[in-house]
Amino acid sequence: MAARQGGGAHGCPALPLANGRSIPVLGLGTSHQGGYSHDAVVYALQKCGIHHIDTAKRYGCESLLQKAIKDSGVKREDLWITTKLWHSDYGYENTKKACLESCRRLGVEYLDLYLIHWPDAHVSGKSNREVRAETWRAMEELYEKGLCRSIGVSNFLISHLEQLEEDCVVIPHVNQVEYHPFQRPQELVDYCRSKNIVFEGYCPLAKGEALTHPTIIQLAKKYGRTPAQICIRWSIQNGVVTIPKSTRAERIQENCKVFDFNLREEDMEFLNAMNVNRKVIHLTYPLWKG
Ligand SMILES: NC(=O)C1=CN([C@@H]2O[C@H](COP(=O)(O)OP(=O)(O)OC[C@H]3O[C@@H](n4cnc5c(N)ncnc54)[C@H](OP(=O)(O)O)[C@@H]3O)[C@@H](O)[C@H]2O)C=CC1
Ligand SMILES: O=C1CO[C@H](CO)[C@@H](O)[C@@H]1O
Repeated sequence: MAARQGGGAHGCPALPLANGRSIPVLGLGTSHQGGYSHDAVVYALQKCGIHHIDTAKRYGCESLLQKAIKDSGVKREDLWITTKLWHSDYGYENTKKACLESCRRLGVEYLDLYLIHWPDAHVSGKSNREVRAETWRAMEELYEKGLCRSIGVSNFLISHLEQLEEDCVVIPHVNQVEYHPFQRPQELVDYCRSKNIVFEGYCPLAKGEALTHPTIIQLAKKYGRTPAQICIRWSIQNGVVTIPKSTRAERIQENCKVFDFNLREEDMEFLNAMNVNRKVIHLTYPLWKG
């Protein structure tokens, strides 16, 4: 899947979704881990032309983002806003309510992308599959009504996607999953592609851990780039939407300067071979079942 110019805000390449929309390949992460910086978000929007924001109810910054978006002066139609549904809101009615609440906190009338954050539901008396299906039916309704212009999932394995396809109508437009040089789930990437689901990668810098790896440092020197730029460019060249987070303006600027160079095929292969299936996101409750 090749990134193409034109679909994204301000010239950032974008990947086409199954519904005819296009998602900018580079966004700004806003996870609560490591804190939130108003100035950094405004800087990303205003000065770097990053018009894709990835957030979640769980991150607790949707209202803060409303202020940052307003202060940036960037128009709603030039933005791509993704937020996510936390498991405490799963289920048909709760999902619709949670979406409206996220829109209210963000100060927007629609979301560009709404994701089910994790496959596990934690609802007693119901299977995870059942809750995911009910939740997804509400997501489909939000999509049909235009409140969510695209809908998707996050942290879903192939088995979860297969079940959803059996249980529901709309195939998720996006699956957002951990993706960096130590964690490259190629089977899942290939499955998503076969179903026309855009693969979005989170933690592209492995939370900063990838930046001190000798191979990445060596490649950064070779290209006269920084380790972060190598990781981000690698994701993008692999056709993966990527959402690095930084609370520092100079790093945000660095992270978005990735469209003026190409990693050679042999170096892509070298980076691809670094995969050791090592995740940096570990949750404290059981996941991946059902
Ligand atoms: N769907 C899901 O379940 C999940 C989604 N996400 C999403 O993905 C986003 C990205 O993942 P995240 O966990 O933030 O991790 P990242 O891999 O983006 O790494 C962020 C860390 O790297 C540092 N950093 C950023 N840029 C640079 C740079 N150029 N040089 C050196 N250090 C740098 C940041 O520190 P500093 O701020 O000090 O610059 C921060 O500590 C999240 O913010 C969130 O939006 C993340 C986890 C799970
Ligand atoms: O998006 C995320 C960021 O961090 C959270 C942990 O507190 C995760 O649950 C989550 O997947």
